Amino acid sequence: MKIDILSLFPEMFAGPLHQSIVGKALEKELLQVDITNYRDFTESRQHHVDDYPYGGGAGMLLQAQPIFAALDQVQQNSGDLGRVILLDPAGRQFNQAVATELAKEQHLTFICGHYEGYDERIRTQVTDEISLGDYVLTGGELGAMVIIDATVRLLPGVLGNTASAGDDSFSTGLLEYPQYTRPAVYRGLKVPDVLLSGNHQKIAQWRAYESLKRTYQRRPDLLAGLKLTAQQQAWLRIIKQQSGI
Ligand SMILES: Nc1nonc1C(=O)NC1CCNCC1
Repeated sequence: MKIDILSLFPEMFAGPLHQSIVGKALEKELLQVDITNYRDFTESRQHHVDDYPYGGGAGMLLQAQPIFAALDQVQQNSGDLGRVILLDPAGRQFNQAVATELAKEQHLTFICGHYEGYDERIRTQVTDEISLGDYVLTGGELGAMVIIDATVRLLPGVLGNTASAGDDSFSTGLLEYPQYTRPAVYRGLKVPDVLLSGNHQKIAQWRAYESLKRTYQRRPDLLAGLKLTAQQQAWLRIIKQQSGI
C-alpha cells in the first residue's frame, strides 16, 4: 500500500509511523509513506496557506490553491491519488468497517487540515470525508495516524503469524472475549478453568459466549446491526435473564 499525506507538520508522523507494527510494515516494504508539506506549494509570498473567510466570521480557512497544487504533485509523482481522504468532523465516522474497506486499497492520500476549516472547493478533490469522532482536534494529523494505524495492521503480512485481526473487537461485529496469560493464578485471581482445559471446542464456545455477553453489557448498540445465530440468540436470552432483564 502507498500512503501520501498532505500536512503542515510532517514531523508529527516521525514517531507513530516508524514504531511498532506500522514501522515493521515500512521495513518489510508492505507500506510506503510519502509526506508532502503543502506550505511548499503556496503561491503566497508570505508562505501563507490560510486566509479570512468571505462573508466574515471567526477563524481562518485553509485555502484551496496549496492543496490543489500539492495534490497535482502527488498525482505527478505517483501516477494517481487513490482514495483521497479529507479529515473532517463532518465526515463519515471512522470505525473498523471503514478500516477494512480502506485496507483493500492500493493508494490512500490524506489531507490534514488546520485552522477553522477548509475552503469548500477542496472537497471537490476528495473521494472520502472521514471523522474520528464528535470532537474538535487542532489538526487532521492525529486522525490520519489513527486511520493509518487501524488500516495498515489489516494488510496481509503485517500482523505476522502470531497475531490475527480476525478475532479483534469489531472484526466479528462483537467485542473481543476476555483474554488471560500466565500465570494461572495471580494474587488470588484465577484464569477460568475452561481456558486451562485444552478442550478447544469448549474454549471456542466459552469465547463466543463471553464475546456476546461483553457486547451486550458494554455495547448493546452493536447487536442491533447483527444477524445472530440460533445459538447466539439462545445465549442472549440466558445473558438477559442473568442480567435481571
Ligand atoms: N474530529 C475530527 N475528525 O477528523 N478531523 C477532525 C477535526 O476535529 N479536525 C479539526 C477541525 C477544526 N480544524 C482543525 C482540524
